[in-house]
Amino acid sequence: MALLDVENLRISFGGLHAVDGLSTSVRQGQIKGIIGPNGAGKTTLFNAIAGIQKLSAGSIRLEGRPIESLQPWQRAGLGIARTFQNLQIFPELSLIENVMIGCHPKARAGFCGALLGLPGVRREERTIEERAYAQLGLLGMQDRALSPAGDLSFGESKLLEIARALAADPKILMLDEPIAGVPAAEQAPVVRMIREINARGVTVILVEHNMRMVMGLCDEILVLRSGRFLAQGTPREIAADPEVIGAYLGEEPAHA
Ligand SMILES: Nc1ncnc2c1ncn2[C@@H]1O[C@H](COP(=O)(O)OP(=O)(O)OP(=O)(O)O)[C@@H](O)[C@H]1O
Repeated sequence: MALLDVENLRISFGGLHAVDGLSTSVRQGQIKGIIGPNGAGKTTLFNAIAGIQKLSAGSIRLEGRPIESLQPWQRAGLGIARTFQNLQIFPELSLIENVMIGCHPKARAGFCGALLGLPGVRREERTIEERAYAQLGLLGMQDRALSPAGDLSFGESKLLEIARALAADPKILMLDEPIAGVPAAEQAPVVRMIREINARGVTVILVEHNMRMVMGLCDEILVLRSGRFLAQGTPREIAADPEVIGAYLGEEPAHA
């Protein structure tokens, strides 16, 4: 059984089918890339899996369980985490606070317990803090835990955002253009971190325009064109597919 199954997915905005009858699946342990020209439907597909985009038709299953009617926070609780195309960190909060925000999908303490400062709540807060420190350790940033996130470079901020998504202990981590806008010299640590996360057992799905990164990192690539399935295969298969070359690789991506 696949970890994630997308079947006959359709998402329409008025008359435009941004995703049009798409089926694909993601196996446990994969790093799966999703590529396609601008407007191909990649972000819409991501949003649908994360629950921020309503489906017009089709189904999405996580470990065989239909999730399309669940809210985003419920999907996060089941193990789906994501980052966004635009950086979503809080510059005025410290690094550790930014990561701790990501731990909360798994937190059990209710509002009243937190308000009353019950011992169970304080214990949980400590556990969350320890988990957040461990994530910062993965970035080698533990010694800067209390610095404001606004002090980080753009590449470091991207890493912090990934660490926060990871703090929820997800089964699937979805990364929307993780190196977009990151200077070339800062890209390698992001790629290293994605490999490390995957080596720890987290399945990764990523959208990225940087073809060198996608080809070097992913074990399977899904190619979309105009919301439709164009091809799927290993990087080698995709690079040799004449339809893909015609539709995508032959063109210079607009913001690679
Ligand atoms: N909320 C929306 N309302 C109307 N149209 C939308 C909406 N979101 C996306 N679209 C349209 O759906 C299509 C797919 O957009 P989407 O952002 O998913 O593409 P993409 O492959 O992620 O593109 P890019 O590589 O440029 O980020 C585009 O034609 C886009 O204009």
